[in-house]
Amino acid sequence: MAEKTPPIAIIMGSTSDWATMRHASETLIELGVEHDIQVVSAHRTPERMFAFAKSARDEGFKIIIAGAGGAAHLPGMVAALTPLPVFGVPVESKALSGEDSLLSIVQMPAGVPVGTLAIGRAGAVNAALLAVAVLAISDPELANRLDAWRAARTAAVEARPDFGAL
Ligand SMILES: Nc1c(C(=O)O)ncn1[C@@H]1O[C@H](COP(=O)(O)O)[C@@H](O)[C@H]1O
Repeated sequence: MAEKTPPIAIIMGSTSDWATMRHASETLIELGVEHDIQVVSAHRTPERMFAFAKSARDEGFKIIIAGAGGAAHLPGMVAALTPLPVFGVPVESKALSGEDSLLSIVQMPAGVPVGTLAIGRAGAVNAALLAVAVLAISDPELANRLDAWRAARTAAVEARPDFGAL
């Protein structure tokens, strides 16, 4: 029997984006959420991108997290081809520190939304958390795990750390 499609697809424009996008994957692992990971590029593998985006909903994916850097057209192009929610992660580019990535992803025309996160690691982590929050709306057990994850993060913030040692 074919394996069940996980609810979340993480895609990225290049293997070089993995240093950033791994943080989305690691966050999903911490929360026990299955996900698929692929390199898909609007520029370099346009046919793979088209096939992926057109079939994503029928495949059984629920949410797509798309990371790309520089001329980061991938999230927007995928959003143009699928009705699934797309969360875009601007990968920090060398030349322009990710501002190019951010602006390429965020300023979508009305009618084709991409939920755009922060540049880099924080964006990747938060894309995963947003995806989980959406899935948790209809999954009480996952909602409990997300609550516990957030509570643990809150508890880890010391009000009076040993400032002398910092
Ligand atoms: N922005 C895109 C797309 C796309 O948007 O389809 N495909 C690759 N790229 C980006 O090119 C950068 C450099 O890639 P290389 O490191 O492979 O040269 C990566 O950050 C990737 O996301």
